[in-house]
Amino acid sequence: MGAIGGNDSVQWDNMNGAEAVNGGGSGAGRLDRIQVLVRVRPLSDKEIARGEPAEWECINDTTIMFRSTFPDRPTAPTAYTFDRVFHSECNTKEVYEEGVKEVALSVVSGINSSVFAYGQTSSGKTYTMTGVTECTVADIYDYINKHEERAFVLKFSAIEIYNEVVRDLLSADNTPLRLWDDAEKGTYVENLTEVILRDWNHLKGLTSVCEAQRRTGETFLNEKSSRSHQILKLTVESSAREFLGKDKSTTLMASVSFIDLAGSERASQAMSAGTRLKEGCHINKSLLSLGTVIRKLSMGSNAHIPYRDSKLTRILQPSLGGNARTAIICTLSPATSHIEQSRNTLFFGSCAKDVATNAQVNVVMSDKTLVKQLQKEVARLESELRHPVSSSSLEAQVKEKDNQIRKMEKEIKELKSQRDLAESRLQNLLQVVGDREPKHQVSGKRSVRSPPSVGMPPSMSRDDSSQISHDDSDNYKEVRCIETSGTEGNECLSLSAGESTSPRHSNRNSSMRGNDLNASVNSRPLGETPITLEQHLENIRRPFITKDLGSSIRNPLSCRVIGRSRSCRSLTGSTLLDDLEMEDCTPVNRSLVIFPGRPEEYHRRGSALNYEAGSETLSRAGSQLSEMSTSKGATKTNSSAAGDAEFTGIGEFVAELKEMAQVHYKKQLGDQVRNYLYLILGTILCPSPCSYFNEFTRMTFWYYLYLILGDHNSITFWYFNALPLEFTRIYLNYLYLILGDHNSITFWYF
Ligand SMILES: Nc1ncnc2c1ncn2[C@@H]1O[C@H](COP(=O)(O)OP(=O)(O)OP(=O)(O)O)[C@@H](O)[C@H]1O
Repeated sequence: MGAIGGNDSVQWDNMNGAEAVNGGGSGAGRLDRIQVLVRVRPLSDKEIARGEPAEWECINDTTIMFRSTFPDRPTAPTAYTFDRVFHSECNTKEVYEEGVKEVALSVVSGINSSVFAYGQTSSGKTYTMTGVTECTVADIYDYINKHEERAFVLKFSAIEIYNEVVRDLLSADNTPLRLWDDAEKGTYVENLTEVILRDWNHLKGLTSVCEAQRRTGETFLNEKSSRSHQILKLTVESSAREFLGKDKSTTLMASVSFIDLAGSERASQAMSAGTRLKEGCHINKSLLSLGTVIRKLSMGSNAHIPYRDSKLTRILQPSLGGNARTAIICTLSPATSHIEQSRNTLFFGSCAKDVATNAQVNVVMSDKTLVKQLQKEVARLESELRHPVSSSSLEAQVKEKDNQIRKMEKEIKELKSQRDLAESRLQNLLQVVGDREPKHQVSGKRSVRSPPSVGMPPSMSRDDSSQISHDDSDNYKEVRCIETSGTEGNECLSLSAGESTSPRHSNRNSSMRGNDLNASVNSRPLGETPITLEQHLENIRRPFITKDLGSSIRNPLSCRVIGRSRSCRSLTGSTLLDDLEMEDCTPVNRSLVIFPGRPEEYHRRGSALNYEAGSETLSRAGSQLSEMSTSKGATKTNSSAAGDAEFTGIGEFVAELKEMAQVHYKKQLGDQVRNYLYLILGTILCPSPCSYFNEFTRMTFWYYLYLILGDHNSITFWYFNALPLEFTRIYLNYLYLILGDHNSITFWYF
């Protein structure tokens, strides 16, 4: 047997009523709890005669309550809840319909089911089970009649366990039957008579035989007390008619068991002796085993379940936590004299409520199908025997695995070396940054500059000067630019401010008057050899590498680069730097606010420009020319150490830049011409003496220089330092028109 599948399963699922019975047949096992019902019988004549009242009351459909004032166990619960409770007025049909039917009729869907009655002697077990069995069988036949598309076979068997002896109730032979354990079938009774039912009447006749065969005896409590446990088993097999005799044919096979247990009894109450007493001992012993099994199962532990303690529990094993749906009807007498026994019954029922079973649809294959499957399996095994896996192929497999391992090890090694290389490059780059900064500052002669005057906190100024005076430029750099990130903007600012007021620049301005072009490019210290364009470009790229390494690695160089690059922002229309420079922006000067500003078209021009990606690089590079002129010494020292592998050849890079520059200048050409016209117009309109034209001539020269170099910051800076103050504002207007970069102009000017 196995899980249901194939066409049969589909058909079976679609059968009317099957779903209603068990919620639809599915191949997978389903966890079910044992359904526990309580049925209270009416007071018997004897009990009424003794004047015993009914001590139990079903207060609703699920709860039974102890109503008595009888001095019972004070700690015992007064109310018990079950799946369903039936008061004494309920008839057996109601009990069946509302509590048993769903479980019992699972059998037609291929699911095993069990219904058994548990209770003290004379509580109404036999009475209830007889009615439930009849109702179930009636419904099964009704179901069969409604489903003519399937062929049904019903088989019936019956046993009793009397004094721990199993007897066949359908056989006149009283020979005890032996129990056998089978891995597939579980515990089964050897040589048990199994009768194929013809019809409902046939079954009725057989149950009558069983009733006659069953051991009963008269006790004080029950005139016809059952002295044995009776198990009636009805097996239902069904197959779809259309597949009968075909290979695909499968059969659903399940059985429903009706178990009428012997009643527990107190020898004193039953007044049993002799044979009855012996019977009572066996009954109680087997019921005790049943109670133990139920209690252990209800605890849900993985502990050993003592099914083998009694024949009853061995036979009932599938019904108790096995492949079956189970309903237990706990019967009890409401009489005062049975309070203790009734409590025991309710306790048993309470435990049984927690027991889970694992019912599943049982399907058997037809003989033909089974034979086919077995033949396939035999063929497979034979082929395995004929072609065993050779040792050579095993060796080959092992070798292949070894190769794979070696390959993976090699890959790991390569990856590790790549990682080490990357780490060392990172170290080099960091070192380059660290090495460049001090030299850069030294080359910029910061040590002789004026103290920062704009935007620099006093404390910063003190630190700055003290660091410089101790000539500890390395530490000076690290402290200011990595650890005190919050002062980066100030640092950039102070640097520019320092330049604008330094004596060095005054000197340089004077030299610029004589040789402007050289002065604009060569701001490096004396004695340094001129650097090539390639070197410039490589130096230009280094700060960007540093920046890419992480925003946390900030240094004065990158800070300065950004400060300078910003001045080109309006010119190039770059947006990338906007993000990078948020915190480093030159503060908006108050004078700028009142500044008349550029014509609207210039603003538009700036924002409308849309260069290729490379234009930003160009802008940065352009803005760095003067910067690089001051840091050449440092970059030259480290240029060969790092970055070689990071970039393509410098030549390629130069070519790229040149190409970008061409694009840039082409795009700027129209605007530049217009700017120049503005300049001439302004000059003509300005009532200026001859000296002014000299200045104009010089300014024009600077503008050309700007066109060539693309770095107006340094140009304007130097230029305005050389101008007489009275003309500065006028020239600023012109320059603003020309350059479109009021930030740097106004900054340096003011
Ligand atoms: N619900 C009921 N309504 C009316 N009479 C009942 C009911 N239940 C049981 N009886 C009667 O009570 C008596 C005892 O019932 P029954 O023999 O079924 O008890 P039992 O539990 O099987 O006892 P035992 O274990 O000794 O065999 C019977 O005469 C039966 O007709």
